Amino acid sequence: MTPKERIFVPIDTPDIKRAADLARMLSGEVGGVKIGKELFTAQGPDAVRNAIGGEPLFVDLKFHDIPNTVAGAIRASLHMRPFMVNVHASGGKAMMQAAAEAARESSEDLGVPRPLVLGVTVLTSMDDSDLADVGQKGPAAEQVKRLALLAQESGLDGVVCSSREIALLRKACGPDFTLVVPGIRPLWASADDQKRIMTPADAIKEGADYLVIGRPITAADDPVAAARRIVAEL
Ligand SMILES: O=c1ccn([C@@H]2O[C@H](COP(=O)(O)O)[C@@H](O)[C@H]2O)c(=O)[nH]1
Repeated sequence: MTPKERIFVPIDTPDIKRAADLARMLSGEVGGVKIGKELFTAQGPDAVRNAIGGEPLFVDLKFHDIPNTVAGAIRASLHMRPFMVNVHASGGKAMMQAAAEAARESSEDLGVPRPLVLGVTVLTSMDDSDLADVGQKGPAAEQVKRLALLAQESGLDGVVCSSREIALLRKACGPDFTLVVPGIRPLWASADDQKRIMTPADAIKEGADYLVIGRPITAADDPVAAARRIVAEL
């Protein structure tokens, strides 16, 4: 995989024209795009898929519900032809197993490639003290490892984690477990609301499979130039 193929850019806007413009201008500059709750809630699946065109799509809706409901949501998300989908690993083993099974069955029924199903571990906007606030046992790295091992045992393809846990998870989960890493910040970008961050080059060196890089690219005056600058740094 080339360095640029490892980058997924989140299209976090409610505006379908802006989403389509970003997807078009970044086509060929990065590996794919990610849509999340903001665009999906504003526009729905058909508009999203049309706006994104043929780009590899990470559907980051982070489902977290009872197993039957999550399985249904995964099945419905396959109509967007995603390359990756995700659920919250803290939803538990039965929920993750149901998600993996739904992706397998539904992709066969539709005759489309099965998306990678990922478990979200601990959000990159949270640190140890945020974890304590919600009653989760820290430190963050330990909780990420616990959830990643559970995700692997439940049949998921990988996890969403922060750059700080890549080395730990490579060791615990092996080389074939997909690690998708948001909270990526070049030295020239602001951290915004992200707390567990690292530069793109360092995250790749640690062993990330895919980097999710949003505002440093999408909020730049020239998103294409920002994407190229990051690729050059890799
Ligand atoms: O732990 C997580 C899980 C998902 N995200 C999502 O990634 C992008 C990051 O955007 P930036 O602008 O680069 O901060 C965003 O869509 C989040 O919903 C995450 O940041 N952390």
